Amino acid sequence: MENISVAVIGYGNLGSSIVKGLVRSQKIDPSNITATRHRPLEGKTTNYLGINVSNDNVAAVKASDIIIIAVKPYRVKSVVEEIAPALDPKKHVLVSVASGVTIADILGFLKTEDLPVFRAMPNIAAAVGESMTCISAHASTKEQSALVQEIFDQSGETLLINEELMDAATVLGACGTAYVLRFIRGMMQGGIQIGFSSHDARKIALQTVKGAAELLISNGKHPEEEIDSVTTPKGCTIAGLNEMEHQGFSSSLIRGIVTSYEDILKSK
Ligand SMILES: NC(=O)C1=CN([C@@H]2O[C@H](COP(=O)(O)OP(=O)(O)OC[C@H]3O[C@@H](n4cnc5c(N)ncnc54)[C@H](O)[C@@H]3O)[C@@H](O)[C@H]2O)C=CC1
Ligand SMILES: O=C(O)[C@@H]1CCC=N1
Repeated sequence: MENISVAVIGYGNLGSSIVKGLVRSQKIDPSNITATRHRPLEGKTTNYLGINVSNDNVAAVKASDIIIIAVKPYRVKSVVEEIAPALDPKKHVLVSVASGVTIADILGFLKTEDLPVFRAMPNIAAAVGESMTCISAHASTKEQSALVQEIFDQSGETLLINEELMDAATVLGACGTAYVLRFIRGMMQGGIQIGFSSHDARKIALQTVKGAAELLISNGKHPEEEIDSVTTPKGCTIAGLNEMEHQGFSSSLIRGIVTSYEDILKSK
């Protein structure tokens, strides 16, 4: 990976998170990363991460091996059409992280089937090395697949999936970050109402969420098994949990997930 160069076309919320994850991993020299955005960062050609930042997509492509498209979905067509003449199937691998844009769409914009094209769906926790990234591929060699997976391994966990599941992966793994953050906010609001300062409620909520996730990650159990270990019969946990369920807690989460999924399907 040391000799690989990466272009991130679209240095926004997700693009910058991917870059931060890569730089943080120290597996790739920041000078081998080029990020492009509409306008370059104020008065700078390189930012504090030591990467190259520009607004020249074609130059970024020419200088790189792996091209990650991280612009808004409605801009993917124009960006792919712009860089298509500079893409060389013997050198380049294209990865799109745009929600709802299929590999077939991208091949249509490229007007070729020859280029290895991947879709990847990371989340903004890539910035701290804790993304969940689902990946699917078209016309790639084993080595190219391994390389793309290795790149995203630097910013968290990865999973190879069939492209049919990519919209579902977008909802569960990428929108999921926002759902969990809203859950944490709700925990904080409750914590403040029962006596904690916002600062302390935040600390308790964050460590409790992290601890619960770490438990399941380390022991592989179903959440309900661990819930059984917390819910003392006639105790306060089951009283609160049952009230949450009466108010539609799981149901509201499931309906939200399905609504996000339907929203992606609607945009096609
Ligand atoms: N934000 C998130 O958590 C996630 C976003 N995505 C996908 O990532 C993509 C980007 O989303 P965000 O980062 O949230 O959007 P954003 O708006 O923060 O970032 C897009 C960036 O692209 C730049 N840009 C616009 N036109 C350009 C062009 N022609 N050439 C180069 N750069 C250009 C903009 O300056 C901006 O910095 C979307 O397709 C979205 O579906 C996927 C998973 C998670
Ligand atoms: O909300 C969105 O459309 C993007 C895709 C996944 C996360 N953010």
